[in-house]
Amino acid sequence: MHRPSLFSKRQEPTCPPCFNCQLPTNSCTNGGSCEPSGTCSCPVGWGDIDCGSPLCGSLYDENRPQRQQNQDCACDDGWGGVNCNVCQNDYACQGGKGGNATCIKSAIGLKSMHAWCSTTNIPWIDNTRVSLQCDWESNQCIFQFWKDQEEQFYCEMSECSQTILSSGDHDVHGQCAKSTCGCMKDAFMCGREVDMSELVKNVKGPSEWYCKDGQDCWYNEYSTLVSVFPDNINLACDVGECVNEQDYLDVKPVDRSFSRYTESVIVLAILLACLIIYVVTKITAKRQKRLFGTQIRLTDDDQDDDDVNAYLSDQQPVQLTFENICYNIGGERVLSDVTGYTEPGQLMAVMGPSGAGKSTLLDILARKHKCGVTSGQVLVNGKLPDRKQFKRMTGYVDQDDTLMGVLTVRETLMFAAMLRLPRNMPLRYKQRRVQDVMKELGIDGIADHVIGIPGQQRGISGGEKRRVSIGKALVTSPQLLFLDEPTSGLDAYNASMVMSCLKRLCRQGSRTIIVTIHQPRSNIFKLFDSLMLLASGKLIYFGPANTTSRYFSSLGYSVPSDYNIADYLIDLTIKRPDDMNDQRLRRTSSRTSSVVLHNNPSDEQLDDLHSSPESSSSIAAAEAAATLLEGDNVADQHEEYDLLTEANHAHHLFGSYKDSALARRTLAHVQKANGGATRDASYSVWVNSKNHQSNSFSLLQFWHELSLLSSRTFINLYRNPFLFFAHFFCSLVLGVLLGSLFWQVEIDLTGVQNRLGVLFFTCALLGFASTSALDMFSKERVLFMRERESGYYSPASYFLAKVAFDVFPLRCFPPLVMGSVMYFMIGLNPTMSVFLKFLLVLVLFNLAAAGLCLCFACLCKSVSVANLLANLTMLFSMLFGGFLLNKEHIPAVLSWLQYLSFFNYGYEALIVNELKDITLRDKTIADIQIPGPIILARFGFNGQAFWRDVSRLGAFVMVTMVASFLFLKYLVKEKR
Ligand SMILES: Nc1ncnc2c1ncn2[C@@H]1O[C@H](COP(=O)(O)OP(=O)(O)OP(=O)(O)O)[C@@H](O)[C@H]1O
Repeated sequence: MHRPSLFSKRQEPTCPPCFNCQLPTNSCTNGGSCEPSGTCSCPVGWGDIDCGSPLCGSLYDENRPQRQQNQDCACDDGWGGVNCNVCQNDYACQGGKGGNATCIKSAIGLKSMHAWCSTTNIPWIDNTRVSLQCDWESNQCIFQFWKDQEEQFYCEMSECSQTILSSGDHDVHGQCAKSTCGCMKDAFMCGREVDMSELVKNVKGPSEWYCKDGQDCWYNEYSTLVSVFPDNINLACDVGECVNEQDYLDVKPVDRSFSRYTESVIVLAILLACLIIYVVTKITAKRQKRLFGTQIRLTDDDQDDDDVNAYLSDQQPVQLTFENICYNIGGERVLSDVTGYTEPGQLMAVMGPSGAGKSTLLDILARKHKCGVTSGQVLVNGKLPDRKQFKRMTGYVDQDDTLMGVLTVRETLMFAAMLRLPRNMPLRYKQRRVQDVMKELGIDGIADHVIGIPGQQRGISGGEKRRVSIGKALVTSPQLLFLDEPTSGLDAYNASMVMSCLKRLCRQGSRTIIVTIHQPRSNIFKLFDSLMLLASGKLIYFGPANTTSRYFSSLGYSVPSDYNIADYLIDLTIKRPDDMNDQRLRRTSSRTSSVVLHNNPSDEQLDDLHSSPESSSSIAAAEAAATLLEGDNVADQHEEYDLLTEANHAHHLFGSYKDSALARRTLAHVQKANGGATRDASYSVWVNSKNHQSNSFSLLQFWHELSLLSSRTFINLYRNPFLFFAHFFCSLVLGVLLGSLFWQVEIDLTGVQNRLGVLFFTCALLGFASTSALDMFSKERVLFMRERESGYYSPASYFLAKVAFDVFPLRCFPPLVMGSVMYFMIGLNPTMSVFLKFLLVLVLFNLAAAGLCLCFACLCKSVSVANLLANLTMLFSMLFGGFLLNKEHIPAVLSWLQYLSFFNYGYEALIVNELKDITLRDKTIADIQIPGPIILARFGFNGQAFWRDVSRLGAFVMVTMVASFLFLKYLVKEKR
C-alpha cells in the first residue's frame, strides 16, 4: 500500500541545467523544499521543477501526470480539486489506504487534509479560487490563490492548530501563527495585470479560518491580507481526506473546546437558573409573609371569638386524677405510689430536689413514651382517652426550648397553629388565635422579632423564648397544660413573668396546668394552688400550697420567718434541719405526728380542704387544713423521735404523709372522681368533633403538612443563607482550585493519570463534603421528635419536605457549580453530551453520598457515631472505586463488596464518560497510542457501563432515601 506524504520527495533524475533552487534567482514554490542537489522536493500533488504545477490523476497514483498548461486536471474517478488531491468517496480511498478506508468530507484533518474552494465575495476579480492542504503531523498548511486556471500566489503557514467546535464534530476553527507567501512569476496578480507581489511578500501571519461542515468556510490573514479583504475571504469548499483505522489510532487528538455558541448557552442557562431561583424565592417569601407573618387587627367582636372557638373543640374544663403511679427503670424504683389530682383552673406545682422524679411524673401524666415500666392510672374527667385524643386536648412544654431560630415569633406560632388546628379552620381564624395567644402571653410586642440562633444570630430573650414555647402549646387552646421546669435558666424577673402568665391562663380559661419546678422564689410559690412535694420518688406532701407551711410545722418543721418556704421545703427533703435538735421542736413534732397518725378528720373538713380554688377560697381551705392538722387531740409521746437521724428523716416524712389524713383524703377524692372509671376507648367528651381529622391516612392532610413543612424548610434555607452560600462558595473555590491544579490536561500518559486523579478526587471531595448532612439533621432531630410526639405532622411529610427543600438544593447545586467551573479549566472532553453526562453523574453521586449520611443520621442518636460510621463507609466505598485498588485484583470471595460501593458506580461512570472516546498518545519513551477503551479495560472499568452505572447510582439514591425514611419513622421517636 502506497502511503503518500505531504512532503514526499519527488524523484527527479536530473536537474535541468536552467534551474537550480540553490541559486538566489530560483526558488521552490508551493511549499517545496530545496534539496542540496538543487532540485525541489514538492508537496504531494505538486510537480514541475519548481513545484509550480499541479499533478493530476489521483493522490495515490505512482506516476501522476502534470497538468497541461492553462487546463484543468483530468482527475481519476472519485477525486477532485485543482490537483486531484481531494477524495470524493470511500471507494477512491480504498485503493491507497486499504479496504476499510473512508473519505472524510468534513474539514477536520486527522493527518493531512485537502480542500478546493471557490471564493464567494471577491466580485472585482472573476473566477478566483483557493486550494489548501494541511499536514497535521507537522502542523503546517499551504494554500494557493487561483484566478481561472492560473495560480497567483501561495502562502506557507506554520505552527498551525485546529479546534473542533460544537457537537457533531463538523465545525472546525483553525489558526496558524506564521505565514510566508510568494507571488507566481508573471501571474495575473503578480505584475501582469495587477501587481500584488509587494503585498504578498509582506504577509507574516497570523492567519485564521473556519469551516462549517467542510463546505462554508472563511479565511483571513491579519498582518497584510486583512487590509484587502476586511470581510474575510468567504469560500465554498470541497474538502476530503482518506483515513483508515490506523490513522485514527495514530492521530494525536485535536484540542477541542466548546464553541462560543455552546459556551454562551451554558452561561445563559446558569444565569437563567439563578434568576428563576431568585424569583421563586422572592415570590415564595412574599406568599409566606402573607400567610405566616401577617398582623391582623384584633377586634372585640364576640362573634369572631365564637367562630374561632367553634373550631377549638377542646374547650371543656379538665380534672386530672392519678393514682398509685409507680415507675421502675433498670431495676430501680423512680416513683412509688404517687397519687394526686388537679382541678380545672388550678395551677399545680410538682416540687422536689434534683432527681426526685418530678420530670418522670410529669412525663407519665402527659403520657409520654417512657423507657421503663409504668403502673398506676391517669384519668381525665374520670375517663381514659386514647393517645391521640389525649394529645389533642393537652399541651406539653419541655424544659429546654426547641424552636427554629430563623423564624419570627409570629411565624413560629402560625406554623404551630397551621399544623395543629383543624385544616378546615379559615386562615383568618388561625391568625386571630395566634394573635390572641401572643396577647395572652404578653409577647405581641415582639411578634415580628426573630427567635435567634445561639452563637449565630441574636434573638429574643430566654424568658420570651419560654413564652413562645408555651404559646406553641397554647395555640390549640388545650385545657390541660404540662410544663417541665418553665422557669429553669431564667432570671428572677423573667421567671415570675412566665409564672404570672401561667397563673393568668389558669384563671382566664379555667385551664388545668401542672408545672414541675425546682426551687421557686416566694412570690412564685404564692401563685401555686396546689403543691406536690416529692423526695426520692415518694410523696411527702400533696395538698393546697398555702397550707404546706402549717403541715410541716405540725410535723415539727416550722419554716423560719426569714426563710423562703420553697427553699426550706427542698432543704427539708434532703436533710433534717439543724434546729430539729431543739427539744421544743421535737416535742411539737411528736405531738403533731401523733395527730397525723391518729386523727380521723370529718368529711366536711376534708371537702373544704380539697375544693377547687374556683369553688371556695384557698384561705378557707388553708384554715380547714390548719384546724385539721392542729386538732387538740393529744396523742401519746413517740419514742421514735428521739431516734430521729439523717438516715430515717426522709423515711419519717414519707411515713408521716402516708399516714396523714391529707393522704387519705386525697385518695378518697381521687377514687370518688374516678367512680366508674373505665378504660373505654370510646371516650368522647372532646373527640367527636367534626373539625378533627380521623385517624386514617388522609392525602389532603398529608399534602397540607407537606406544603407547610416545605415552606418552613424553605424559609430556613433562605433565611439561613450562610449554609447555602458556604456550600456555593466552597464549590466555586474548590472548582477553581482543581481547575488550576489540573489546568488543561494533556492526553498523554500524564494526562490520563491526571484525568483519573481529578475525577477520583472530585468524588472523594463530594463524598466527604456530604457528611455535613449529618449535622444538619441532628440539629433538627429533637425538634422533629417533639413535634411528632405532639402530633404536629407525620414522619412522611417531614421527610419529603426535608428531602425536597433541604437535601436536594444543598446536594444538587454545589456539584453543578464545581463541575462546571473545573470542567472548562481542566479541559475535559468538551463534547456537550459528555459535559452534561458528567454533571448528571456528579449530582447523582452527591445525592447518593447524602442519602448514605442521612441513613446514619437517622440511625444514630450520636452525631459522632454517625460521623464515624459515615466516614468509614465512605472510605471503604472509595477502596472499591477502581482507583486505589484494581477491580481485577479483588479476591473473588470479596468482590461482591464492590456492588455496595457507590464510588464504584460514580467513579466508573465518570471515567468511562471521559476516556471512552479518547486515544492516549505518548511519545516520551516511544510513540505509544492506546485507545480509551483499552485504558479503561486495563484499569478494570467496563467501557459500556456508563448507563448501567448511572441507573445503579440512581437506585442507590432511592434505597438510601427509603432506608432513611424507615429509620426516621421507626427509630427517631421520643422515648424518655
Ligand atoms: N430513662 C431513664 N434512664 C435511667 N434513669 C432514669 C431515666 N429516667 C429517669 N431516671 C432516673 O430517675 C430519677 C428521677 O429523674 P427525673 O428526671 O424525673 O428527676 P427530676 O426530679 O426531674 O430531676 P431534675 O430536677 O434534676 O430534672 C433520676 O435519678 C434519674 O436518673
